[in-house]
Amino acid sequence: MASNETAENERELANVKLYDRAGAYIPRVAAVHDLCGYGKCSLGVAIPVLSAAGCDVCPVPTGLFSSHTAFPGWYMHDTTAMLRDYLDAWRGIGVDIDAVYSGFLGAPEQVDVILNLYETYPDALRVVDPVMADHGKIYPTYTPELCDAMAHLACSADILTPNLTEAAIILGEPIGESWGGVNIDDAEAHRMVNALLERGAKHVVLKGVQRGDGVIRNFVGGRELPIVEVHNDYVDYMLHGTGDVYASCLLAAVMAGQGIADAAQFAGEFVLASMEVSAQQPDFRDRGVNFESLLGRVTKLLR
Ligand SMILES: Nc1ncnc2c1ncn2[C@@H]1O[C@H](COP(=O)(O)OP(=O)(O)O)[C@@H](O)[C@H]1O
Ligand SMILES: Cc1ncc(COP(=O)(O)O)c(C=O)c1O
Repeated sequence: MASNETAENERELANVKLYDRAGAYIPRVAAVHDLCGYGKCSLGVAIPVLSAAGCDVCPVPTGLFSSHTAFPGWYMHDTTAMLRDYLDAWRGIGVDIDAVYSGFLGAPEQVDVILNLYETYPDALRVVDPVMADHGKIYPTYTPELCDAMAHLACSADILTPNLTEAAIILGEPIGESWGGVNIDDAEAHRMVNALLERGAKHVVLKGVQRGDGVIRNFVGGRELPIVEVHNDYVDYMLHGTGDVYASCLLAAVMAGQGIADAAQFAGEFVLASMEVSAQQPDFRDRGVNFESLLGRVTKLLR
């Protein structure tokens, strides 16, 4: 468990007025992600996880997919054209928002929509999971323009949660060839976290550092926070949707009052437990990450 959380870091996150709610206040999170009909990820993960943490989750769908894009023949409906009217209608009825949590985007213009949300809700916590790529490969719907726009958005995040490939894209650096497996050392992880902080992100959780030693490491840093490593046991298979489970659990823990490093530890352990439960299911690689039976752990964050 990370031990060197600083009071300063707690104060910085506490700016968003959520953390003395003692279970009574129901924070409202705008969840700006796609909706997948099949293959658990994105809104299909963010809504149950954050709801289990006592949040009111308001979806802003960035696309409608038949399945996530790892399945062949997926169909996508781009929702960009409706988003401004959709959010104007929220303004019209005085919806207030405590956190803007974005993930998979459908088009570069959607970044402007999110920046607009930041302007409308200046006190809201800005959480950017810069979903673009994994294991050295960019997702098929991500054009260079969309990657550039995501990199721009990343600079405004209060909490930014890239994997190594996404961090390289944001930093305009080459993608490492071995990033599907054993990858970077501490010095390189610290360099990347610091470079992302210098670009403007207030807190960074750099995910998925592997050394072939049975654990998977995440590096957590903040402008006022020394970089700490948190890790969890590694299981030797991958499932789609775990990145969304991770970011949603991290935010759930932050909304429940945890500091960023403790929240990162909670999220990693939750993903690991979900992956272990998933592996008991038939066809688990296709069915995706199974987290539903573990949601009680998220609710316990509130006690
Ligand atoms: N195979 C695994 N074994 C254990 N933990 C994992 C594994 N894959 C992912 N995790 C946990 O989930 C976090 C997010 O990883 P991942 O799901 O690969 O994110 P992304 O999809 O954004 O690359 C990791 O940093 C780690 O804590
Ligand atoms: C449509 C869609 N949304 C979200 C994701 C993110 O999945 P993950 O949580 O594995 O990063 C993907 C990845 O394939 C996807 O295709």
